[in-house]
Amino acid sequence: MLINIWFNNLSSRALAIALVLCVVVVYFSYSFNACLFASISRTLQKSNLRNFLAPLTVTRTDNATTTNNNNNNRNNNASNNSRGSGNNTSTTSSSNNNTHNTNFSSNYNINNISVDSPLTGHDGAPKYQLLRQQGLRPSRHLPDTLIIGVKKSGTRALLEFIRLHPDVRSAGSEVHFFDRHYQRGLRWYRHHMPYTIEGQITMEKTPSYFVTKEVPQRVYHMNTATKLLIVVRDPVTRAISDYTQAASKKTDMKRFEELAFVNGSYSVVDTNWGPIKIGVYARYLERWLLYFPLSQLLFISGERLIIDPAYEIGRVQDFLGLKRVVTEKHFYFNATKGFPCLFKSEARSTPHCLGKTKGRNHPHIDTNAIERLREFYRPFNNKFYQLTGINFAWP
Ligand SMILES: Nc1ncnc2c1ncn2[C@@H]1O[C@H](COP(=O)(O)OS(=O)(=O)O)[C@@H](OP(=O)(O)O)[C@H]1O
Repeated sequence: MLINIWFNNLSSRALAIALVLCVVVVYFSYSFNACLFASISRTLQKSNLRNFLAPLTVTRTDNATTTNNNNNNRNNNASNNSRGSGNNTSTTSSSNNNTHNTNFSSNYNINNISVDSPLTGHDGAPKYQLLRQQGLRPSRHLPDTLIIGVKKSGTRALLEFIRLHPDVRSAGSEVHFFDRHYQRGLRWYRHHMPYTIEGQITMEKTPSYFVTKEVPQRVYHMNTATKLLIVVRDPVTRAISDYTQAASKKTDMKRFEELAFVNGSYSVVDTNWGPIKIGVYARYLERWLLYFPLSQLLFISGERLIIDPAYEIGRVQDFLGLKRVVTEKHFYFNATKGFPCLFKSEARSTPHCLGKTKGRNHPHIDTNAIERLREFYRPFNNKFYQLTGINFAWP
């Protein structure tokens, strides 16, 4: 009996102790978690990580909307300035950017949502912090304008020249989004774009876009109002330039004449050889014209870009609805290089020319081979003049 009472007392005391312990554990874990959350919240408030997270939940910023409107105005300006047919189509697509095309519309929203991480690294430079202090919000946007080609026609020169303009910012290297990295998505693409502020144009150049079959449709789906810049050059000189570049990377490269023709004679041109194939510009242009009106395309003469860069850059600025800021005073002719060079560029404030991979010496090519190639290209060139409405007068 005594033992029984003793056991009962013991178990109720153990129960009481266990209860007290539970209360203590719950209290401490609550206090600890509360401290932890308060500390995380303080850290987020202090750090830019908050800036990074917040826009992911926001659909659209006022700033972005303004930029969009601004771009539309620019599009309309350019449409009005440009020549050729299709102006109506262009105006329609510009003004309907946000409503008309479902596919495009959803993509365009991605463009304008500010999902950028804080301005760190290269573009987190003090100049951007200064802009932010002034109430401007630099952010990355999908390109409004693309230099789509043509390879070896002067695309790098065009980009270096036009980016002297304070309202043009470009991706430094070729991004190859529409031909190689399309599956990575527009978010990835936009991350490769530079920071811009309201009113600035975002530009990218990848010369292989012009000849890659899927690209016109993909660009169209990104933004039907995209402006397209195309540098073209006599296809024979272009083919030799293309060959010279390939030969510079390969020691045992066959001679140009052996590669450009089938069976060693000059009778049959090898149209499967890349450097020859790319020069049939009309064929590729037709694909682009299925998606874009001529008024959204600007053709730049590669030859004239060398002889008179200010003239061609003037046309580009007009086309983009920009004030003519880049003029002859920015260029000088470097006799050693044999090309126009810049007094200063976006990256450097001293006179300099394009790198040594631009403006290479071409090997001597048999004049009969050149004559045969000219004959081969003539009908395609004529077709190209007809499509563009411009006679480039290639020999
Ligand atoms: N200012 C200036 N300086 C140097 N080179 C100039 C310039 N303007 C046009 N060019 C011509 O540009 C040709 C190279 O074309 P791309 O830049 O389109 O080449 S690439 O496709 O990006 O590889 C390059 O071709 P090559 O002469 O065969 O090297 C040049 O003829």
